[in-house]
Amino acid sequence: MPVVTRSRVSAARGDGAGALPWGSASAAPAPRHVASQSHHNHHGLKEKLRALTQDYEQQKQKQLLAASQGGGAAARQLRQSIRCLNAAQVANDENAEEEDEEDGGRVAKRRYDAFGLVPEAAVLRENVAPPQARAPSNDSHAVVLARQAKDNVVGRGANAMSCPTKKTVPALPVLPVPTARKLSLGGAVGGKLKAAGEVGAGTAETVESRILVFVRLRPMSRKEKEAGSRSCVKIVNRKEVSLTEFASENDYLRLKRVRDSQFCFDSVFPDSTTQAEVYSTSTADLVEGVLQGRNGTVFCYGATGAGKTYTMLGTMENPGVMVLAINDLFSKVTQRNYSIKLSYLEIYNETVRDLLSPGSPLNLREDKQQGTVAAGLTQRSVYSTDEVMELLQKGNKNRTTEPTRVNETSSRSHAVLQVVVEYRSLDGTNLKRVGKLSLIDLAGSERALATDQRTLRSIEGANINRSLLALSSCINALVEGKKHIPYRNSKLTQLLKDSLGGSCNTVMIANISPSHLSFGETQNTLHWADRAKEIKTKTQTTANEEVLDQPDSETAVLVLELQRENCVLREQLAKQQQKLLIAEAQLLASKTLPQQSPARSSHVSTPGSTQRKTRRSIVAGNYFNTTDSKRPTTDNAQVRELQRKVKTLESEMDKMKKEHILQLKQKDEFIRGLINRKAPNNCEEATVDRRVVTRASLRKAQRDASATGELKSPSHRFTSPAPTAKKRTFWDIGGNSPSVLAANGRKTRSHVATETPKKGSSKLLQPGFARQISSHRNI
Ligand SMILES: Nc1ncnc2c1ncn2[C@@H]1O[C@H](COP(=O)(O)OP(=O)(O)OP(=O)(O)O)[C@@H](O)[C@H]1O
Repeated sequence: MPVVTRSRVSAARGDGAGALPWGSASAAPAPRHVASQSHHNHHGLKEKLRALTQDYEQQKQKQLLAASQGGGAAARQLRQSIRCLNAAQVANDENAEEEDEEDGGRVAKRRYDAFGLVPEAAVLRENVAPPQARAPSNDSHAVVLARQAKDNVVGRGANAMSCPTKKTVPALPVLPVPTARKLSLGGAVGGKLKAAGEVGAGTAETVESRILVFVRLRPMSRKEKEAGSRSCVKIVNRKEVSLTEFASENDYLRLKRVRDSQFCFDSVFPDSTTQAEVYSTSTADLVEGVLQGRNGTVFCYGATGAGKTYTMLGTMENPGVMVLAINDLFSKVTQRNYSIKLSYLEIYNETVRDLLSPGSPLNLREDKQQGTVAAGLTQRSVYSTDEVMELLQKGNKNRTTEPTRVNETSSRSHAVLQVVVEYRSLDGTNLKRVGKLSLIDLAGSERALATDQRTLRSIEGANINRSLLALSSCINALVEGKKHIPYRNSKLTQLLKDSLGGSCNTVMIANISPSHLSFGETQNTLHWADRAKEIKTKTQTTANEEVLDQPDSETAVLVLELQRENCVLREQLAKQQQKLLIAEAQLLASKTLPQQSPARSSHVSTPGSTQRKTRRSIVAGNYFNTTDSKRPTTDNAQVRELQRKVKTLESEMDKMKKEHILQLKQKDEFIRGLINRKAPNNCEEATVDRRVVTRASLRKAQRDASATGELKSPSHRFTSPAPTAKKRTFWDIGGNSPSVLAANGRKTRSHVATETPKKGSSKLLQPGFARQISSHRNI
């Protein structure tokens, strides 16, 4: 009973036998070793021993078959002899390898496995592949299948997995590719998945499926090109990645041992792939599912500088998955009975922090309905893409990033953006459906030497690696079907618990660099991505739905309508705010320009005296007044005009704010009145009441805050308070970023210093931005 192992698979492929259907062993009798011997023209003691071994193997199989039917004693004896034989073979293999190295290219190197019945004997060894490997027998039993599953057996549905296969002979036959899971989008999905060859052992609500794994190759960076990098990654068929290890020029022993490894994934994106393509292939289905009340997670995994943040966030010109997903979500939510809430957190040095309202670290706790949640995390209701962009920008300013030697703008924390979409039916059925989309940008896995040895960096690096190690332990435990999964080993795995082992449609995007200088990191990333493919998750076939006890759709609709109205009012306020800012900027410009004009300098006898005068004026606190007195009357009139404009706008805004508050108050009272008309134990009313109380208390808090001078009113959300510390803008990913200490003592990315918002970043506040993105996406 031969055990088909990786080495046999690769050997078989090398001989052009790759067309053998993996997993279904051939019934043809195994060719005798003589054929193999003539193929590999070896002579001497080593070959004789090998020939004897293979003869013995065949005898052993026959006897074993009889022994497994007849009794245990003979089998035990046989196993003992096999072990002895294997030990002898290992010694022989070592000699053979040495000999091979001596022979250099004369002997085609092949891998073969020490085959045996006991699992520990099924280890990979370097040598000639035994003929049986090319024609696996039909006697494959459970042990054989388990081994096969770990080898490069693809194309067999969800169970099919691939491990890197060491290839020594070029021109591998094209591997069959795994059937990508179609994400569940409706009630009939269970059937769909089964039809697609997925394992369908789930309950009525979930179907066992697996994580979808995509790989994205980034273009070679300028730095890598300058360092003389060669590309070690090749993409075949958009499904396979071939990784080539180049021997180092100084490594004379391994000079001729350049090897390829092959991996197979659901899809592999070459470096020319656009953000929109990545989004539509990997995440668009998840968004659809979320709208139908299912949970979805997308996470980017890879070495530092491999392109995770680029994939997740992107740039202003090329928005990433997070932005495109949200844009898509809003374009699909056309009905008024949807509400969308958003939260954004980071895990930095094993502490969970709220990126929308930075403060003290948050604790994670288990919630029966929602899974793992961060207690006290801010959840913002959002009504448009622009609003989300604003929050994302705000969150990213608070995210911890640092330049390392590998990446100028390295994310030093894992960032999790969660979007909760709630649907309420309006047809009287009182159905509530909730879908959650988690978009995760993991910090980069890294070697200590690859980044920095400075204390803070190394602590960060250790924590990043620790959490990623915990993630890999969980992946291992899940793949091996262990009962205990060590989620609690890190905050990251605690948060990912539902995505990895719960009812969730999960997508992993593994980012890799093409450079041969990052070979180790790329190999590591591909290894874990390959492993993650084997994780079985429970795909939801039914939505997170609940029918509320007593229908109260009238009130629910009213609340939603009011929320929408508030949104419109907020947008109007934002526009006014922008007008005000522009007017202020014009005012400033008109006051400073005349000073620089040559005509003005002619008034002044020497440049030094001008400086002195100006300085005196600033100290006196009447800079504008002093210069005004010396300006021509036309300038004064212009300034007065602008000042008047600003005042008018300000008073207009105040009026609008007051009206807005008054309207809200009236609406609240109206809703309260509606609620009071109902019975107090009405479940639905309780929900609404809770909402109203929350909003009212929020406004109260805002009023209190504005009384104490804090910016809390809705209108203030659109003001751009001058940053007090240097922080990084959301979009400014590519530049150099000297870091500064933020208020909480952490370093944050700092591309824009204390300057006012740039034109680029303020675009996010413009209502047309959503359209821009969608048009971009359409391209
Ligand atoms: N697909 C791509 N196309 C063009 N440029 C890319 C691509 N992927 C990454 N880059 C560039 O490579 C650099 C590093 O990318 P990024 O910051 O996304 O890496 P990262 O994996 O998030 O690193 P870290 O883990 O250190 O945060 C950036 O300058 C980014 O613009």
